[in-house]
Amino acid sequence: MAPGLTETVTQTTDDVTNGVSKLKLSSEQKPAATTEDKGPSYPFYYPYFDKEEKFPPTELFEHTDVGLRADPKKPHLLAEGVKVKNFSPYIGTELRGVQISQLTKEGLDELALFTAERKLVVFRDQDFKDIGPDRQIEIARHFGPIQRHPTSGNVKGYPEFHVVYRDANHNRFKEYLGGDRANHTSWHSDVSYEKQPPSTTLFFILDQPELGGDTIFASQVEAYNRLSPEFKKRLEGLRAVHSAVPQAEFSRKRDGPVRREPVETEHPIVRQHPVTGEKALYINQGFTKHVVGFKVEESEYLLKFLFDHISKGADFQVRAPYEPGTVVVWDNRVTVHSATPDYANDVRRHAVRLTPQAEVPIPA
Ligand SMILES: O=C(O)CCC(=O)C(=O)O
Ligand SMILES: [Fe+2]
Repeated sequence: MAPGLTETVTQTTDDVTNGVSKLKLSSEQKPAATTEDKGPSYPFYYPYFDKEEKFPPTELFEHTDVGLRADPKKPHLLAEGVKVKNFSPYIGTELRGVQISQLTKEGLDELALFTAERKLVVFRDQDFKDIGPDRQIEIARHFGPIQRHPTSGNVKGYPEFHVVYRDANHNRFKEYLGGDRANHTSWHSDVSYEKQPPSTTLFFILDQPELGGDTIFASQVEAYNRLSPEFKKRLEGLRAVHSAVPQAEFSRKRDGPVRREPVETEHPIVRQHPVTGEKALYINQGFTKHVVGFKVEESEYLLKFLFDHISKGADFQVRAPYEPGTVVVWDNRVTVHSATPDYANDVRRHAVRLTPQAEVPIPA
């Protein structure tokens, strides 16, 4: 038995190769503090796995992006005194001096628009982690109904939370990715297998390593823009299959939950953002399996090129580094991201995601 825990711990993944530890713990069991380790700072958000928890199949819903009604000047979000630092021309902005928890409806509309424009926004010094689950969910729900993850750790009574957790005793990378990989980068867009995949996604850190553990992001708009007009023409009208099956199989194998039967969904390979009108690649290594209508080799060839193009595009990628109180917001429709497990094995990292769903992808 691992010290500090009351039962064996095994691992699973979220987003296929990128997720949280799965704990074979009953709902009542919690990590026990040891003398050296006081346990997670926010035990309420310790990942919870209940194999009996079941969700019905997802139903389509009407969705209008709140960014459409936002004031383009963003007077509530970018009020006087707010410090704005862009990470790169294409993606990523850091904001200091504005509290997400204090934003009005207008401010949250502006946040959706700003995130769509900048793709990734890193909010510093937030009280978000301390405002309680109901208020956190209420804020995220402003952007759309929150996805309840079929396999990853959630919070007891709050399936809206998706928990990312690692500590000395739970290292998913050791077990899942093992020693067979030379790096642990796993680009993906969250739960892209959903018929209505997520948009303005909130990710707040609770415990972080002193150094390392950044999340890396790439702009799928710029990845698309870099392609030649001829190549863009070839992509026009193509669709690809996004699958939840490997994730569900992996969880089943580990005796983890499969709260909803896995779905496979076709999405356009190039989608258009409903607010900015920008076109973006919408394929990702985590979930995109096959180009519809292509033979196996053709599909592999095309997807390999696109995945390579995105993963090698350091000139349209950035890192989001964490500090206590950081909340990262990304537009999941126009970005891919990956965890960076570069910190020591005995270091705790704990974060929580709220994942509002949006429109059925609009073909570009
Ligand atoms: O842990 C990270 O940095 C990212 C985790 C992730 O991909 C997610 O929660 O969507
Ligand atoms: Fe993710």
